[in-house]
Amino acid sequence: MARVDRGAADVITSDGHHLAQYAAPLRRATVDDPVALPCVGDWAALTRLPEGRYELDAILPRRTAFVRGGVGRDSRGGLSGDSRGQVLAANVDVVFVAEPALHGSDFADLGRVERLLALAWESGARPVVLITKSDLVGEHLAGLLDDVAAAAPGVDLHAVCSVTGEGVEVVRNHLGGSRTAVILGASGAGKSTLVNALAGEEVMETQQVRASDGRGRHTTVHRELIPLSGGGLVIDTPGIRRVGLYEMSRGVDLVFADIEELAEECRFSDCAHESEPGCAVLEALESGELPERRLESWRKLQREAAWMARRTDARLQSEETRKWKVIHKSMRGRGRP
Ligand SMILES: Nc1nc2c(ncn2[C@@H]2O[C@H](COP(=O)(O)OP(=O)(O)OP(=O)(O)O)[C@@H](O)[C@H]2O)c(=O)[nH]1
Ligand SMILES: [Zn+2]
Repeated sequence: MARVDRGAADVITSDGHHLAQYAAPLRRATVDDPVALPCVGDWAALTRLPEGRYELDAILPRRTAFVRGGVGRDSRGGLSGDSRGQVLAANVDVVFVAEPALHGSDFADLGRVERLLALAWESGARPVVLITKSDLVGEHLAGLLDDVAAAAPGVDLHAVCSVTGEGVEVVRNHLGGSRTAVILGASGAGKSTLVNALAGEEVMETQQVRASDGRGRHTTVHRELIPLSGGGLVIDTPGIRRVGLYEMSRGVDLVFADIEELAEECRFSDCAHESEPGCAVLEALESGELPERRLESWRKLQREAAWMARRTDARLQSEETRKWKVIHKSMRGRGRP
C-alpha cells in the first residue's frame, strides 16, 4: 500500500499502481476502529471486479506498526480492537535514527538519539543509528561515534555522508531482501538527502531545493513509499516525520537496558537511585561506569513516559464513561413505552 486516502488506497501490485476502493466489510470495520484503517506499508487482499476496478477486501496481519495516540500495542494485547490509536506505518523492518554529526554548531544530540531509539523499539522494528553529515566533524568523528555507541547499546551504528557517499552502501545493505525502512530524525538531519543518495536519483525535495525554489510551489508530488533501485523501500509520510514520543515505557527500558540491569542489583527493590544505601546505579555513577548524562536522560524520559501513560489513562477513562452514558441512554430509551 503506497498511499492511503479516505475510502481508497493506492496499492502496488506486480503490474503497477492501482486505486482500490475499500470493500464494504472493511469500511464497516474501520468505523469504530481507526487502527483497522489501511495505512502505508500494509499488505492487502484485493479483488479484481469484472469491470476492471480493484476492491480492497482486507489488510493482512501487521508484523510491526508505528502507532500514534491512544493505547500502545502491548497494553491491550495487539493492535486491533483498540479504538483509539492511529497506525502511521505498517510492516517496517528497519528504523534508521538519523542524527547529524553537527547540527548548527552542536554535536550530535545523544538525548535525541535515545528518544528516537525508544520510539523505534516500540514499533517492533529493528533500530539502526546513523550519524549523518559525517564530513562536518573531521577528526572528531571517532570520539563522537564512541559517545553515541554508549547511548545506543546493542544497536548498529554507522557514520554516513550523503555528499561523498561514504557509508551509504552500508545503509543500503540494511535494506537487502526488499526490507522496508523509515528514517526518523530532526528537521535538517539529512533524511531527504539520504533517501536521494539511496535511490540514486532525486526522489525527495531537500531543504536546499526548497530554499532556492522559494515557498508555495506545489509541483513536487509527495511520495510516501519510495522503492529503491537496488531493492528495499523507504516510507516517508508527514505523520512519520512528526512522530513524537508516544507510549514508550517499554522502549525506554530497552534503550536503557544497562541501567535497568544495574537497578536489579540495588539493595532495595523500590530503590529510586537518589540517595539509598546499596544503590548499584549510584555506585556505577561514582565509578564512572555510568555517565551522569545518561542517568539524567533516563530520568527525563521516564518522567515523560509516565506522564504519557497518565494522560492516556485519563483519556481512556473519559471515553469509557462516555461509552457507558450512551449505553445507559439507549437502555432507558428502550425501557420507555
Ligand atoms: N555537509 C553535509 N551536508 C548534508 C549532508 N546531508 C544533507 N546535508 C545538507 O543538510 C541540509 C538538510 O538536509 P535534508 O536532507 O533536507 O534534511 P531533512 O532531514 O530531510 O530535513 P526535513 O525535510 O526538514 O525533515 C541540506 O542543506 C543538505 O544539503 C551530508 O552528508 N553532509
Ligand atoms: Zn538504586
